[in-house]
Amino acid sequence: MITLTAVTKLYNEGRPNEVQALRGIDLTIARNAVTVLKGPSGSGKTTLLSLIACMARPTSGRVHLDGELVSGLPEKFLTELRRTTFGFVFQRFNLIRGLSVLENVMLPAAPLGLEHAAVRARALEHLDALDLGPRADSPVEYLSGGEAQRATIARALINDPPILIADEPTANLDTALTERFLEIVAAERAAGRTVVITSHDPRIWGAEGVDAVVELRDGAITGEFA
Ligand SMILES: Nc1ncnc2c1ncn2[C@@H]1O[C@H](COP(=O)(O)OP(=O)(O)OP(=O)(O)O)[C@@H](O)[C@H]1O
Repeated sequence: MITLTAVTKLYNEGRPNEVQALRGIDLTIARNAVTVLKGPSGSGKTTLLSLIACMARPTSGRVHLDGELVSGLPEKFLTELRRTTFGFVFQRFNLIRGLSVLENVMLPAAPLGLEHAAVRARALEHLDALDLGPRADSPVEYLSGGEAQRATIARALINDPPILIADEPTANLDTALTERFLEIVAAERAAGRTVVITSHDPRIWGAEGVDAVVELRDGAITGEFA
């Protein structure tokens, strides 16, 4: 479970271009559930997601992960925590050009120093499960949008993280691919994972498999729906 208490986030603090991206957020993200953060552009969804995923620290307030205060941890602990706890799916996929699909998927496992063959086998399992087995050796440049996204999901799952984080995952996908994404999310939830997604796509926050929707506006929570 992830709990945020009285969380604020300022960018460019004390400067003329200071932005208050989050104001007094109190939020609990349930385990083994799909939570969607929704809101208009600039409402603070990505900022909130980055605090939930320990990619950034709040300006004030506290973030607890399974009861442990993580918002004050030094960067080296946060790096380790991110690696073992979260898998990330970004809108622009962030796949590394010049590497194959398989190499991209294996990449987040590299710092863990695991046996290469075991990581490779696990990566191929994820690719097969996402119908990308035949594309394993393709350079990522050759993938379609939907394939690139599934490769990103396989990469996010390689270290078997309990929490899957997705930032505007369907912004570039048509309806069929969005439905495929939702099926994958449902399967991961059924496998016991917690999923947190930012989206202003009604196909996502209105979807059947979504357990909670958190609505943001101007950096504050304006509604929570189950
Ligand atoms: N690194 C940054 N430096 C300065 N301001 C930022 C930074 N990141 C975000 N902001 C500002 O913080 C506010 C919240 O941005 P955020 O990206 O969290 O919103 P969002 O709801 O995810 O928007 P979008 O849907 O457009 O991605 C916005 O006013 C944005 O301009």
